[in-house]
Parts: sequence; C-alpha cells; structure tokens
Amino acid sequence: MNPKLNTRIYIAGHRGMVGSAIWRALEAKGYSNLIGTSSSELDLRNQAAVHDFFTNEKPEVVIDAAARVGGILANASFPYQFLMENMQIQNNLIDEALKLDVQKFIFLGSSCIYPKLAPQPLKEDYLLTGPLEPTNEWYAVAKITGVKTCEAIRKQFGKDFSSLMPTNLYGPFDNFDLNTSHVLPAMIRKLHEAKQSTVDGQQSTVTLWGTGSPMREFLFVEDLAEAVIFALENNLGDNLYNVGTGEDLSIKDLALLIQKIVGHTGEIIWDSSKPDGTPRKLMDVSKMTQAGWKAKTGLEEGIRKTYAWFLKNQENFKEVKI
Ligand SMILES: NC(=O)c1ccc[n+]([C@@H]2O[C@H](COP(=O)([O-])OP(=O)(O)OC[C@H]3O[C@@H](n4cnc5c(N)ncnc54)[C@H](OP(=O)(O)O)[C@@H]3O)[C@@H](O)[C@H]2O)c1
Ligand SMILES: C[C@@H]1O[C@H](OP(=O)(O)OP(=O)(O)OC[C@H]2O[C@@H](n3cnc4c(=O)[nH]c(N)nc43)[C@H](O)[C@@H]2O)[C@@H](O)[C@H](O)[C@@H]1O
Repeated sequence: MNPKLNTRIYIAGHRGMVGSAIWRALEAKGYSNLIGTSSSELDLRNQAAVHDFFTNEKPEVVIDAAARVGGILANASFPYQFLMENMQIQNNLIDEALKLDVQKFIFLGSSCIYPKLAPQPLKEDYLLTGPLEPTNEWYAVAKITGVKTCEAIRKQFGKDFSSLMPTNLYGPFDNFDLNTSHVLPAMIRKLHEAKQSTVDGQQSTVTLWGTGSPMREFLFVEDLAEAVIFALENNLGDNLYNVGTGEDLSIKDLALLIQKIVGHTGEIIWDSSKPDGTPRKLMDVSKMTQAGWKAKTGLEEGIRKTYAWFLKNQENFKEVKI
C-alpha cells in the first residue's frame, strides 16, 4: 500500500522508547491520523478489549512496538512473562489486524531471535538454525512466533504483514531502571551517578555486569523510527529485515566510551557473577541497505544525545528503586 498523510496508523506501544520515536517521526513527516493508547487504557493482553478497540478505531496500518521489554537480567528472571505476555500482545494485534483487514502490519522483534552461536554477521536466513541464548530464549521464542505468524499471513493471504528485527536500541525515553534496563542506559546512569558521588576527592567506583567481553551492536532509536517509516512507505516485498548499523564493539569498549562522554574518572569493576549473555550478535544489514535504508547516527553522537536527554529528565528517575 502507499500510505497517505491521513491514513489511520495505530502505533501499539506509542509511549515506549521505540513507539514514541516512531510517533514523533511520523508527526514530523505530516502524518495526521495517528492512534495510540496506553496500557492502562487498553491492555493488549486482553483479546476482547483489543477486538473492541480495532472495531471502533478501524486502523488501516498497525505498527507493533508494544511488548514486555527488558535487559539481560529481567529476561532471565521473568521467563514466563517475557514469553506469555509477548505472545498475548502480538497474537491479539496480528489476529485482529488480519480479521479487520488492516492493509499493512509491521511487527518489531529483536536480534535475539537468531541462534546463540550463529555465524556473524547474522543473516535473516539463520533464523531457526540452532539453539537460542538461554538468558532470553523465552522472549526470543515469542518474537520468533510473531515473525512466523506474519510470514504465514503473507504466504496464505498475500497481505503486507512483515517483520523488522532491530539490534540493541537506545535513545530518549529509554528505561534507566537499573534492575530492568539494557546495558547502555544502565551505564549512563551508573557512571553519571558515580561521577557525582566523590569520596576523598575520588569519583566512586562503578560495578558493571559480566566480563565485558561480549560484543554488541547499538542503533539510535530515531534511526530505527526512520527505518520503520521507510518500511511503511516502501513495499519491501519480503517478510523479515534486520535493522542495525552493521558495526559492533565490546561491552568494555562501550563502558570506556560512555565514561569519556559522562566524564567519569573512577574505577570500573566487572561482576562476573552476572551473565554475559550471547557472545556476539552483529546484524547483517545488507538486505535493508539494498532496499535503500541505512542508519545515520554514529554511536558517540547517539550516546551524547541520549546523555543530554538523561540530564534533562533524570528527576523522573529519582523514585525508581535501584
Ligand atoms: N529496547 C531495545 O533495545 C529493543 C531492541 C530490539 C527490539 N526492540 C523492540 O522494540 C519494541 C519496543 O521496545 P521499547 O524498547 O520501546 O520498550 P518500552 O519502552 O518498554 O515500551 C514498550 C511499550 O509496550 C507497551 N506495553 C507493554 N505491555 C503492554 C500491554 N499489556 N498492553 C498495552 N501496552 C503494553 C507499553 O505501554 P505503556 O507505556 O502504556 O505501559 C510501552 O509503551 C519491542 O517490540 C521490542 O522487542 C527493543
Ligand atoms: C535487545 C535485548 O537484549 C537483551 O540481551 P543483551 O544484549 O544481552 O542485554 P543487555 O541487558 O543490554 O546486556 C548486554 C551486555 O551488557 C552487560 N552489562 C554490563 N553491565 C550491565 C548493566 O549494568 N546492565 C545491563 N543490563 N547489562 C550490563 C551484560 O552482562 C551483557 O553482557 C535481551 O535479553 C533481550 O531479549 C533483547 O534482545
């Protein structure tokens, strides 16, 4: 389909980091008929409520950025919720979208769908070729189910349902709760707070998780929002596309970069009782590049923007339990 500026676009999860970035980017491009509801207004795990919502709102396009999301520890600690809630949310959205003849559905998954020890960089074809990383296999299984459900609809009904697999994301409106966050916002918060708490003129020590040796790729969330709009406005023609920068670095090097940006001069300790997770998950982004989309924001530039956002908004995190 070719969306018009008044096409009715429902962004599920529009208050989250990803959904809100997509909303802002669509608004900036002039899309005027955006639909969003918070989880307190509409619990997407509730099938009947989702049915009523679709019947009333009649979206023409659905972008699914709603999910139970968290970093390595949250994933490993709540396997049932990460599996069940994600399947409930996506099943309700996809099934109602199919029944009510939504013209385009974009499902967002994650790079953890690929096997733990798959060759690098990860090509879309490597899906279901080996065992998953145990810390997040529950979330990964839910996301694989979402990819396959969209693929089944595409195959059986010829409808434009497709999946984008973003690498690890970061940016404004990220989650800075140290128990549930991903590594990049956790490092910004830990290093910033340690910089501010000096003891005898020395900045405090920061404890990070694992060995620091895993490799990760990071994409600025506003670049992902551009990729989603690219997929919305172009008929990509296939079911599954990786979205990333195609570059990675070690967790240790990420810590050194954030330390420099934040201005922390204290010591960093690595707590190897915490899991490392998958050793590497670098995306092969050639399919998206060939389609015509490429990430724009360099890692240092993106972290500087995110840190600036954190400094402006950190009062909101004060009540979060560490
Ligand atoms: N963050 C990453 O590093 C990353 C990496 C790859 C892929 N992704 C994917 O990107 C998508 C969005 O992630 P995010 O980082 O933006 O997460 P987020 O900030 O936690 O946002 C998740 C959104 O989902 C909504 N939601 C959760 N449970 C819901 C429910 N039961 N009913 C209704 N809404 C519900 C929340 O709504 P309320 O705010 O109203 O509660 C929230 O707006 C997910 O599909 C995720 O897998 C994220
Ligand atoms: C994108 C998401 O990635 C998630 O995997 P994954 O990259 O390991 O998740 P992260 O939580 O970002 O952790 C990445 C790496 O950073 C290390 N790390 C170091 N210090 C910290 C810290 O203070 N907090 C956190 N959170 N990590 C830290 C962590 O041990 C791991 O090796 C998956 O669990 C999800 O399913 C999803 O796919």
